[in-house]
Amino acid sequence: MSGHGTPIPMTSHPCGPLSGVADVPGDKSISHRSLILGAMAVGETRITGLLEGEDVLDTAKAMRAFGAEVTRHADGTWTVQGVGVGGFAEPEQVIDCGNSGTGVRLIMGAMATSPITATFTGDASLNKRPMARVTDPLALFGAQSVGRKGGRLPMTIVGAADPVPVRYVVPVPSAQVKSAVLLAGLNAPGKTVVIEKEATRDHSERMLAGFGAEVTVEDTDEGRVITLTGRPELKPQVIAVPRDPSSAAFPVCAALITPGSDVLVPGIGLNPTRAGLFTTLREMGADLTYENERTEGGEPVADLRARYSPDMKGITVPSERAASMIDEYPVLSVVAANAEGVTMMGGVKELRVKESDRIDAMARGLRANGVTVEEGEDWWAVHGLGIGNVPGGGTCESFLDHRIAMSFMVMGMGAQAPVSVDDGSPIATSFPIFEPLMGGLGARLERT
Ligand SMILES: O=C(O)C1=C[C@@H](OP(=O)(O)O)[C@@H](O)[C@H](O)C1
Ligand SMILES: C=C(OP(=O)(O)O)C(=O)O
Repeated sequence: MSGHGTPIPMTSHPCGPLSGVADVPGDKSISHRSLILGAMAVGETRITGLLEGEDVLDTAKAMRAFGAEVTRHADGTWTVQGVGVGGFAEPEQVIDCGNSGTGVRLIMGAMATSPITATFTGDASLNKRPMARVTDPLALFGAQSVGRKGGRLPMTIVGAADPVPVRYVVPVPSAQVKSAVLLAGLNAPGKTVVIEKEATRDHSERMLAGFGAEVTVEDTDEGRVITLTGRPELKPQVIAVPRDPSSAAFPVCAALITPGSDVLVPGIGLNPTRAGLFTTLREMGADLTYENERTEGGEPVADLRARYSPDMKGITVPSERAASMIDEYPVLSVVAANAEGVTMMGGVKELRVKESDRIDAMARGLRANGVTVEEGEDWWAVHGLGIGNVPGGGTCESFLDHRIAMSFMVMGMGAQAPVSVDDGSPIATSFPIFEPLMGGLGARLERT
């Protein structure tokens, strides 16, 4: 769990071409859901390609605490012996979800309609993040919660003994909230309806259907209406977790800003609810192509080929695209600093309640490295200096946020002087092989 260990200061030195193949790890969102749904199925789910990052390992531990048997085998395969919907045992210890918003919010949903009590905590970052967005809808099912002021962890959830299904309009664009409600709905008799005004990543809907639940999705004037029939028997699955587009973003963006680069990132999911960054980069003029386009496990997949792109231009990123690239704004701002003109990013208030306030964290670090940034509550604008013109030379705080740390490491690769972060340890939450992978492409990362 990040934030509990010793900080790892890191420096990224300007480097020559990045080249080769970047095999990024499994998708974090799908990995969490594989373990949780596996634990709620009856029988053995087998998972290959699971992301073995700290966030997901914390979810694996949590599923064991709720009574599922979760095993990592010598060949890297994971199995989950599920206890069935409504079969969770009461954990004997506090559930520590480390740095992971997805982990804690989905697990709270999954246990909230069982007659058990669980207490959740996390690291210093997670314990600052808002949980009322999940406990408010869980209360409608009949679950109770007591946490710290402002709905913060540590927090205890008393699951509903006699849950009722709910109809809930999600007030913020959040796949975590949507998923918490759907997972709670699994053990409520009757139909639970979740409505989202903006489409967010749809892994929960797809995977619930894959596990045999009855789920329908309808686009209406009110928004995307998802209807789940409660109390199914979930059937165990064989899951091959696809590679994470949010991790692919780092070698892709690094290649775009580092002279002479040519990097292939194979097998990346281009599910439209996740692929907004790649569309945006292409609009900016990035030399980013999709090769070998195919369908895998019902999802569009391609090998991404990213080459040095000295002529990128700043653009206004459409607000309605925000949900499909919400975790990629930090690294996009690094590319924006290397483009000509201003990149305007609006409709992104959610960035302020991630592992850090990501607008603030990036603005501080970009400014410390010679880049001008303007910001408001739900927007920010990066004034591009043109390729290779980012001075660098600064040290940035990562605020216990993996994406902030990795974004500044990428910035150093194309800057005029090295860029440092005070703590790269959070990188292990989502991308444990970031250093060897980027080093293998030619990056010069150093623990300092
Ligand atoms: O459901 C998920 O797997 C996720 C949803 C998003 O969070 P929000 O639901 O807070 O937008 C995203 O930022 C996070 O990395 C993963
Ligand atoms: C926001 C993120 O994760 P989480 O909310 O699961 O902590 C992320 O990985 O960028």
